[in-house]
Amino acid sequence: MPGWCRDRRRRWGTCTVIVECGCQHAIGLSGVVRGLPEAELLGDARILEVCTDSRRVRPGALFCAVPGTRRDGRGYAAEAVAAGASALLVQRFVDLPVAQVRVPAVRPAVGPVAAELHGNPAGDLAIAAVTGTNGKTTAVHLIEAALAAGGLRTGLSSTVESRLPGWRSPASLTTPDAVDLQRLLCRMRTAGVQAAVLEVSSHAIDQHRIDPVRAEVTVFTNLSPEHLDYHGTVEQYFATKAALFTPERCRRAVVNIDDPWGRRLAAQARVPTVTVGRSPRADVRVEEVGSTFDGLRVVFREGGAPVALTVPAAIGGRHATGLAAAYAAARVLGAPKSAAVDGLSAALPPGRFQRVDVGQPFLAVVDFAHTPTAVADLIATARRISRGRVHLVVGCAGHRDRFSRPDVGRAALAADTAVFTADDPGEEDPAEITAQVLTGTIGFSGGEFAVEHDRRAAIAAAVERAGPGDVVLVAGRGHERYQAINGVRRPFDDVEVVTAALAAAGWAGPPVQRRGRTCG
Ligand SMILES: CC(=O)N[C@H]1[C@@H](OP(=O)(O)OP(=O)(O)OC[C@H]2O[C@@H](n3ccc(=O)[nH]c3=O)[C@H](O)[C@@H]2O)O[C@H](CO)[C@@H](O)[C@@H]1O[C@H](C)C(=O)N[C@@H](C)C(=O)N[C@H](CCC(=O)O)C(=O)O
Ligand SMILES: Nc1ncnc2c1ncn2[C@@H]1O[C@H](COP(=O)(O)OP(=O)(O)OP(=O)(O)O)[C@@H](O)[C@H]1O
Repeated sequence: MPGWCRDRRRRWGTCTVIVECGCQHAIGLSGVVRGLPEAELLGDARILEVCTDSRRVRPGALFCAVPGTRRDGRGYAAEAVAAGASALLVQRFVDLPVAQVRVPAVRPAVGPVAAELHGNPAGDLAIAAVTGTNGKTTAVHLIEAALAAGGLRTGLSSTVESRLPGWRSPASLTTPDAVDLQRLLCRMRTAGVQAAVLEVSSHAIDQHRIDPVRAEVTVFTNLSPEHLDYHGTVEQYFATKAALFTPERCRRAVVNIDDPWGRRLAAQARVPTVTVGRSPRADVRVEEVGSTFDGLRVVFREGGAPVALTVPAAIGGRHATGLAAAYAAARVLGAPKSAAVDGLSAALPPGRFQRVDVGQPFLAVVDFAHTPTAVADLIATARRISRGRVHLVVGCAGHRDRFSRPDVGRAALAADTAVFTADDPGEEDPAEITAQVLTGTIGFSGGEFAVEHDRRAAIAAAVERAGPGDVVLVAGRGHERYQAINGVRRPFDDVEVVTAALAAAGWAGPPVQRRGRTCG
């Protein structure tokens, strides 16, 4: 029986296995590497899957020995062969009794070989890829909603989850690794998905997880210093993001030119670019923004015509450019104007300015803000809509962005009160993380602040302080439903904890609705 992967134009020889993505395939090693001009083959083998982790190798796998950020995958080649790998992708041939392919660099080759094995699923999907420091997840969910409203069968991959009609899976990374991404795209194609919206982190671009996908449109939200422990400098961080906006990676681009890095990106882009923002030069111009307790009303101008939409779930002007970018991307992919407007009016991902309402006379919000700019934006948004004081609960996660911790502390001073607490410390000492956050407050004046390492108690303290017209902001965890302390992961859901704190404080009312259950 000939193998097929929904794309019946391809014939891949004898079918021997059905893998998770729903496609059936087996392909010769020389076929898998046909897209790699510098590949040098030693022997041949039938490949059933591609794998970069010896611990996940199954019989018939091509094991790619990636020199990683911490370990060298070459050291695990023997283990992979013992587990049944039928071939190896390496930078130097190794003395093991299996077929091998030598390439100048393994990491950039992983995506192309996985894509080849799955019959290049990206080629059958209209792909939108979103990058930037803040607002990627939000934009991904908005674009998907706009495309779905336009009648397309859609899939998405974001920090929150990967999903397609009839299937969803929580995400562990912002962007899946190259093998998982190709498997996901294949699963989408098998399910008849027409358009896929992907969130792309700078790590993913640097680690070639997105290769060889060429998106129909890439979107840039904004840029501020983040992940400098990985990229070294903001210039390098920008250069990494900018690599997504090249003809090799996309056909067209949507760029927020209110952001200075966005202006630079639009100026250097080598692909047709739609600019968005409040700037009079923007192709999709944000003309009016009205933000109230009840939502956001935005008017864009695209060409001559105004486009008005009201988003009940969104609060805060910062979402206006995100909405404009999502609108522009959906339009680039062919969504009719009215459908794009309908879709955008419905969908924000969970944990992004998510209101928790049990009938209390103040606004309680759970938000994923964890970068200094996002925390500053969040407070500024709350300040604009609050009739009283703004109370913040914030901390920093362990094992990431150590350099930003003091800046998060400084940003928090813009709130009237702040409780510094544990975010997701992992194996790090929460007290030490908070001490680093607090160094940013030294020499600056601002609101009152306190330290409470127990996040539940910190949230309760903020709720206790709130009065009519105030805003309580619980920042950092958003949609996440766990907290790891001393390396032990326990369930912890900010929305549930805020709800409980409101109840304990004596506010009663109808139960909270989780936005995540209804979007998509
Ligand atoms: C620091 C980092 O980014 N690491 C990523 C990187 O791992 P790596 O290749 O450097 O791994 P390594 O530990 O050095 O090992 C090298 C190789 O040996 C293999 N190995 C290792 C051990 C073994 O027993 N057998 C074996 O075969 C590994 O599978 C790997 O292929 O490449 C892997 C495959 O793409 C990623 O899964 C992995 O993400 C780790 C899990 C991670 O936590 N990454 C975070 C920092 C990340 O990527 N975050 C971004 C966004 C963050 C944000 O915006 O907030 C994301 O996209 O999620
Ligand atoms: N267009 C935007 N511009 C600035 N901030 C935004 C925008 N959209 C959402 N935000 C805010 O930025 C924070 C992070 O949102 P979101 O999760 O969408 O970003 P992200 O880029 O996916 O983050 P991460 O890289 O951590 O996954 C939240 O506070 C959110 O409300």
